[in-house]
Amino acid sequence: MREKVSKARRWVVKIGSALLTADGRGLDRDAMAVWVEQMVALRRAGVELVLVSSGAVAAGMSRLGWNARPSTIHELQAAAAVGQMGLIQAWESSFAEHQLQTAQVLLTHDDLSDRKRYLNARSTLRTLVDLGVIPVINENDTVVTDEIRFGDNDTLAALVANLVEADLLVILTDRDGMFDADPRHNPDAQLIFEARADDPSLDAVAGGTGGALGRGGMQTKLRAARLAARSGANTIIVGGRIERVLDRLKAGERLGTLLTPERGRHAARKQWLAGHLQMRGTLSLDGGAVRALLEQRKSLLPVGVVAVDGNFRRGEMVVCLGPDGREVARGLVNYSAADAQRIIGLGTEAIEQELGYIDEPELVHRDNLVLV
Ligand SMILES: Nc1ncnc2c1ncn2[C@@H]1O[C@H](COP(=O)(O)OP(=O)(O)O)[C@@H](O)[C@H]1O
Ligand SMILES: N[C@@H](CCC(=O)OP(=O)(O)O)C(=O)O
Repeated sequence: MREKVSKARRWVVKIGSALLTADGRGLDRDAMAVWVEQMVALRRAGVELVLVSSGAVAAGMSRLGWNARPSTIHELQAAAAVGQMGLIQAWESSFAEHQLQTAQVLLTHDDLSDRKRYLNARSTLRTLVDLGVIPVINENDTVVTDEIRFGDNDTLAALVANLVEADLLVILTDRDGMFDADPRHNPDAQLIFEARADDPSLDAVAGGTGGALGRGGMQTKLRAARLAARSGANTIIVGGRIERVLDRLKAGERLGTLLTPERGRHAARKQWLAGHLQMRGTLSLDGGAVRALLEQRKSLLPVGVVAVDGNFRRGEMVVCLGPDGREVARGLVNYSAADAQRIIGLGTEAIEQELGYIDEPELVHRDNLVLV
């Protein structure tokens, strides 16, 4: 029984081109319907779900009547733009059969390294998930080219797992998992059931690149698992064609390869925030706010803040100090220093009146807060 998987509450499911496109003959809608059924069941079992779907280039190739993957980047981008329409339509209509709404979200790696965009993307995804909508994410191939050149949505999926603080990243692919040698060339290759994501011996086994449609191979999946581990997520690399694969993972069955983070979720998250972001300012809290954070694990509301220092923007990291001047927490702030200055001491209902808008009622959401 794999409790790390069966108990995971927030999943990012990534489906690669190799699986989605029935080996190049357009989108495999039947297979998509089967995954959708399982994702609907996960959702109904209370799992929060974000889908990262590749397949735009492959779907576009088929719509444009191209048999071979184009070699120029601009043709790949054009194919992705055409194919993304079909891809999103297919997901939308399939989820709609189960009365679930979908949303298209196109992201780039740069979006996720810019603090402000990071927080904006995070808020949007969180809102969509709270509304019961399934976000369907792909790379925005019109404005970036590295990813379609390398065919690597695995990294994007890992960054999304960091973004939404997923407990689990499930990478569905065309093999049953990660083998101890590339199974295309080694018929005796054995499936690796479990390893630590940072295990250096995995580099050698994930050496080869991918198939004709997807391109990243196991290397990018291993890298993705390591990235996901930074925010404490477990990663499963598993065969998307295995019967009822998602249902069975949820039931705790030992399928595919489980790659675990080297440290616990909280410790990983804390180190990630600390290493990922520079501290840009401080918020001084009153005693009540400190208690709310430390004892009740609540978000920080403006009402409990007595002073703002520094010149931070929305999305940057601030340190929270107690009345004795000692650090109690650090986290990503939802308002710029100037706006924070205006709303400290105010109740939630007064924020909009003061600023003319409201981003979030919290100054720092508890998901973005690491207690010291
Ligand atoms: N150690 C390994 N274990 C399993 N598959 C491997 C390994 N090394 C390379 N591969 C190759 O990686 C391919 C999957 O990667 P890729 O084609 O990028 O898929 P996707 O489109 O699902 O991301 C497999 O078909 C397999 O041939
Ligand atoms: N974003 C592009 C390329 C991504 C891609 O090929 O990734 P993958 O198949 O997951 O390794 C697409 O949707 O076709």
